[in-house]
Parts: sequence; C-alpha cells; structure tokens
Amino acid sequence: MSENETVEPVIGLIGGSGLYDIDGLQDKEWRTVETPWGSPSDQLLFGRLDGVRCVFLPRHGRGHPIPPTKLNYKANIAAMKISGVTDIVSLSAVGSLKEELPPGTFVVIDQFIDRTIAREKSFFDTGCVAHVSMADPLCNRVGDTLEAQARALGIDVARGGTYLVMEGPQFSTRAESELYRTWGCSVIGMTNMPEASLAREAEICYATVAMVTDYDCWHTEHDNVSVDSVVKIMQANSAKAKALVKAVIPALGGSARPHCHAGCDRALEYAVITAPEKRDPELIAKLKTVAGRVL
Ligand SMILES: CSC[C@H]1O[C@H](OP(=O)(O)O)[C@H](O)[C@@H]1O
Ligand SMILES: Nc1ncnc2[nH]cnc12
Repeated sequence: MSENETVEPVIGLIGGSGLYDIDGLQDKEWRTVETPWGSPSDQLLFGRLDGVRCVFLPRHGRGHPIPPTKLNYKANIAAMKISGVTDIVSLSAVGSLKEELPPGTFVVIDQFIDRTIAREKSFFDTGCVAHVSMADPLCNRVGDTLEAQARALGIDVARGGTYLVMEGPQFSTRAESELYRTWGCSVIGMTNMPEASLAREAEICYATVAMVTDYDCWHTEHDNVSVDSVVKIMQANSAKAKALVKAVIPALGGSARPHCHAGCDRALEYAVITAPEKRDPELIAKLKTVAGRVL
C-alpha cells in the first residue's frame, strides 16, 4: 500500500472468557478458516454491523475447551489476517493489581510485561528472521476509539496501564501478585501475549479492553480470584461489553482510512534481516499469508 492509498477497515474481535459469540451482527456466518500454522481455536463468525465488515473469534473456542498455553496464537492471528482483518479488538477478563481498578472497570491498556515461557512467539523462524518493534505494543488509534466510545456509554474506563501476562493455568501465588504490584502493573491475565506481538508481525492494529473481574489474591478485603467469580463478573459486565462492541465497530470502520498513524500496519517495513538468498522458500511460502506485503 503506498502512502496515499486508503484501507477499507475490517474489524476483528477476539472474545475471551465468557465471550463466545456476539449479538446484533447482520449476515452472520460461522466459517472454517485454515492457516499454514494449523487451525484457529474455532470457526470464525463473519458478519456486518452498520455495514462494517467484522470477524469474531472466541479465543478459547466455543464452550472454552482450550487453555491459555495451548491456544494456537499463530493460527488465530493468521486466520484474522487471511480473513482481511485490519484492526483487532481483544476483549479479555483480567485481575486487578491496583486498588483504584475495582471489578467492573474496563482498562484500555498500553503496555505488557510478558512472563510466559511455553508459547511460540513469532511467525518468523530459521530461514527468515525479523524483529519488529514492541516499544508501543498496542495501537493508540484503536485504543483512543475504545476509550472514547466507552466514555460516551458511561462505562468506568481507565486509559493506560500494564497487563502482566502469566503462563497459567493456575492463578498466581500471593508473593507473585505482590511482586507484580511492586513492578507497577495494573492488571493480570494469561492470553494477550503473544497474541499482540503476532498481530504486530502480521501488521494488524491491535488494542485490548481488559475487563477487571477480581483483585487477584493480594487484596485483604476481597476473596482470592476463582473461576466462579470471574464468570459472575463477566456475566454482570456482558451488557456493557456488548454495547461497547456495537459502538466501536462503526466508529473504527465507518469509512476508508489512510495508513494507521501509529504505524502498526507497516511494522515490517524495516524488520526482515535475512538476505534474500538465505531465505527458506518453504517458510517464505507460509509467511506470505501474514507478511506478504514485504516478502
Ligand atoms: C476464566 S479466568 C482465567 C482466564 O480468563 C482470561 O482469559 P481471556 O484473556 O481469554 O479473557 C485469563 O487470561 C485466563 O485465560
Ligand atoms: N486474577 C487473574 N489472574 C489471571 N488471569 C485472570 N483472568 C481474570 N482474572 C485473572
């Protein structure tokens, strides 16, 4: 895409715990999308909202059969790219690491600390090496829209904050929770990395609405996190989450837009370092589905 070209936005939504479908889409159709990295968590739900094309993926699959470590993050992001998605909104349940972020708050985060240890983190590999910038790991343009729409709906929203990504599936020990608090982290969850870094490699804008469901296990006046409490709060939040999705899709996709001013859609511009004659043709063929613009 040249500097002056515009892009027709297609909005991707990745629904986390408690969000396995979305209402109000027109021309809804669940479709199987295969990728060179295997199958995504489930079929993808294609549809339109106010004329804007959107694609929904339940991150853990419908019925939540897949744990955070076993998610095929590469297939999930590749399936979004293959489906033409330009902007991803991740909707995720998180624990709060700050007193001032009580359950029910929506946090439009702006940073990650990635403590995961058992996940494949890059589409690139031996035979084609690339290093993208993750200094600003979330798309500010999409984040601004999420914040503005949430405020307009009267949702309690905080802008900015660091999401600590833990491996799981067990929740944190109290010592870990306290440690992450001393690091200044705002919220904790198990899924948004490497999802966000793979979206960056695929040049898809990516932002997260982290929906606080609990105070993890550090707060002396609140119960320790449990699945039961997460699900209860997600159910209580679901009307707000649905309203936000309905508002954000037309706000992000209402008209053709130029390049993302945050630069996410050109993240690979100077990232590939492997000399053309040293590239592995088999890997390049796979990579063309996500990084075709620069290969
Ligand atoms: C069911 S509580 C733990 C679970 O919830 C969050 O998932 P998601 O980010 O997909 O909403 C958290 O990261 C854990 O995977
Ligand atoms: N306290 C917590 N830790 C990790 N993931 C979560 N998802 C929701 N609450 C969480």
